[in-house]
Amino acid sequence: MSTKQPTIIYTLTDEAPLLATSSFLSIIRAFAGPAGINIATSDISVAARILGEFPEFLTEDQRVTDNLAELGKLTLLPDTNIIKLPNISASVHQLVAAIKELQGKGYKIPDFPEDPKTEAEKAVRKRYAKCLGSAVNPVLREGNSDRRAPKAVKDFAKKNPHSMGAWSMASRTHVAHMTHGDFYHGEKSMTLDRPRDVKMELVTKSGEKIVLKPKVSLLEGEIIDSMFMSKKALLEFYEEQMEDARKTGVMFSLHVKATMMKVSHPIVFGHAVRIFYKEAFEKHGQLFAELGVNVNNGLVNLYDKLQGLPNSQREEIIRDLHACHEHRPELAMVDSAKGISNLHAPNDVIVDASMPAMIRIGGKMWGADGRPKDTKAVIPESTFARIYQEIINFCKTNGNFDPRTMGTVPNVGLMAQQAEEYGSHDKTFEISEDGVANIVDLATGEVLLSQNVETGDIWRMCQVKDAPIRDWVKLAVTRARNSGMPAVFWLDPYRPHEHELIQKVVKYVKEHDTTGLKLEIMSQVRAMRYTLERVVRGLDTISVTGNILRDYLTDLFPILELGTSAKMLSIVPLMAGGGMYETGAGGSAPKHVKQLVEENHLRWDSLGEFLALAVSFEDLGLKTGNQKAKVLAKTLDTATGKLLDNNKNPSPKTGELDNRGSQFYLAMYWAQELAAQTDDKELQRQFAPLARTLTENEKTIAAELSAVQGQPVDIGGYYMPDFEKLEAVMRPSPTFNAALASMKG
Ligand SMILES: NC(=O)C1=CN([C@@H]2O[C@H](COP(=O)(O)OP(=O)(O)OC[C@H]3O[C@@H](n4cnc5c(N)ncnc54)[C@H](OP(=O)(O)O)[C@@H]3O)[C@@H](O)[C@H]2O)C=CC1
Ligand SMILES: O=C(O)CCC(=O)C(=O)O
Ligand SMILES: [Mg+2]
Repeated sequence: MSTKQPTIIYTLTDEAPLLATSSFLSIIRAFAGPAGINIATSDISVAARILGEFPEFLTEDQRVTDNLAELGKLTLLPDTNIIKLPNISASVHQLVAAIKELQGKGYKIPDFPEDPKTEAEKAVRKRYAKCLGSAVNPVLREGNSDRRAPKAVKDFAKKNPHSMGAWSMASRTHVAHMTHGDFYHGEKSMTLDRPRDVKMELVTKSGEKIVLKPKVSLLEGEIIDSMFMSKKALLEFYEEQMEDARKTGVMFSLHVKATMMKVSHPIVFGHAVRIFYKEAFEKHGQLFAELGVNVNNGLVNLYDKLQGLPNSQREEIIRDLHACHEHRPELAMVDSAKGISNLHAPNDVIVDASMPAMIRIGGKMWGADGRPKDTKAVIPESTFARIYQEIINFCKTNGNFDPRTMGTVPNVGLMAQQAEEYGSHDKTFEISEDGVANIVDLATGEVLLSQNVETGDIWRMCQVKDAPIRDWVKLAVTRARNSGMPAVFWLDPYRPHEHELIQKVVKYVKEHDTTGLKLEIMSQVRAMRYTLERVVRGLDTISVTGNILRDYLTDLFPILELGTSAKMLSIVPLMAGGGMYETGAGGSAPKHVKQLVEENHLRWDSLGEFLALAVSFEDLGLKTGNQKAKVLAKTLDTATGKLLDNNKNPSPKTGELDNRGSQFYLAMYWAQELAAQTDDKELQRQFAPLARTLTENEKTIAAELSAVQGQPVDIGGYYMPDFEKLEAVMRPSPTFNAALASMKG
């Protein structure tokens, strides 16, 4: 057993989860302290990551360490225990806003060079790129993913069903994806026969060799893929789909994952904006180029750049942009009241959350008039888009799902070590010239995979190492065994990558005793159909998927089953032996911050944190032999069950119980459980007074927490709030604060 004080590392992130953390930390510490468990924090917010990247621009006392890199190293150690909350995966627009806020606070970091020209600017741009998009999760996810709805949560949802919209057979909502020229179309894949170092190179028509990636070191047994998206095919596809939507009078919406696919999807997004506003871009293209407009960062980038123009010129351009709408379909809106459309910013509509939200409400998105309408959901890449059409077909035929009776679909996802597409951004390139894109063995010159590409095509290489695949298969078998549910590997034998994967699944499944288990391999569309047929009958089915479907399905099913993916248990058993506990499967809910600042009500549900904390304590107890940690875990689980039974989740409505109230009730139930248990007499004695104080003062504390609501508050910043102000806002009950403080002694 380690002599070090057992430690749980709790991440400090952004937006709503950070707000919730500023009050929850004091609760966790009050409970963990008596068990001798240290709660350390690690600030991996986008603000901290920016500051960590530019120490030489900061004064001595402004400097912060590169926490993300440190935390990444810890995931490779066996006794690591991390609770990871969702963080912002920043768009350029968000990054620029964060930089401005930090500069305004006296941090003299450089501006973000959007269009770098000099070598110095290019170097700064490269460093900022490390803070863009999904920059945190891939570093920490040194394990595969186990996401599921715990029984208590599923039972709660059955008893307290959330609202679901009605699906009509006459709904015109559908998915549009490319049928040729997309990544699926010409994919090539291979399994490495031995370790090799390779380069990625473009051989142009004139015979010039342009090295795009000088070296990628590959291990024996690793699967690599080469795939590209044709720019020509993508532009034709957009034109066709926009025209089809216009003619048939259905709304147009675009769903991408510009956060995780941070190189390819902004490009895919930018093309949609340029096609939609084609005439305006033809007319003003030269000026836009001079202004450095880059709509890969959304229409917002164009509007920002127009700010510097004389009024008359700006107005003419805006008129020309508006004129484009006359012969284009209606656009789905992100914020109808403010006129913010689906093409405003690539990160406003993120496919994993946006498609389930649409399906949940009966296949609608919001129009410019604020009304829900049928939509053409454009998901250019066909590889996984087809699963959404399948579920839409199902809903049109069978109506929407019923949370009271539907089965559950947990997921075992292949994620470790930057698996598959989600790890490909450093190997993704926009092709500068027609030619042949090759992956070449550096030692032998052998061309391993080759693609004919054209200017503007997006070419990428994906990797997945053998050890994560083997671990993923083991996790799937273990989950199937422990849950008694059938497990379906969603793998398409016609897709070269998955064909390779299937060979390994077949091989590694044999390493386990699978007697009595139902394990199947099905292509995605069939797997979806099979799973849904079971779901409506109240039957449970584990989905075992690659990295993208892990992401998509762990929002899709929880949103349908539980109303939100925030209520998921999300475990990452680290391959080195440690554990990372993600809180839910959703993101950082930006609009919750707005509500807090304007009305002092935080609707964020910390259930994901409560669930993660319990498994974190349990794991720590098992690994360090700390019996008190096990008692904390058991009592916390019971307290969470009680919280659900008594309906003490936060309400979205200002004036009703919010996140702070919900956290208080958790603390009260938890203290009561600890005071009632007899497994650990010392803890029982230590928590009895707290249980008494909280129980006796329940009404006072609830009143103190609710009295503050309804007024605007100042938290001293968005990306880097002032922690003292934040604490004052998030911990407004003197009675509760005093009770927690009494646990320190
Ligand atoms: N693990 C991670 O680090 C992840 C990070 N992200 C990042 O989060 C940001 C926002 O992503 P987005 O796609 O909008 O998805 P979100 O999951 O943040 O938000 C979608 C909606 O889900 C609901 N929701 C999510 N979590 C909670 C919660 N704990 N309590 C109550 N409601 C919740 C809210 O709905 P309602 O309106 O009903 O309140 C919210 O508006 C992006 O920067 C994205 O990159 C996204 C996914 C995972
Ligand atoms: O890292 C991100 O940007 C989002 C992660 C995500 O959506 C997920 O893992 O479910
Ligand atoms: Mg997700």
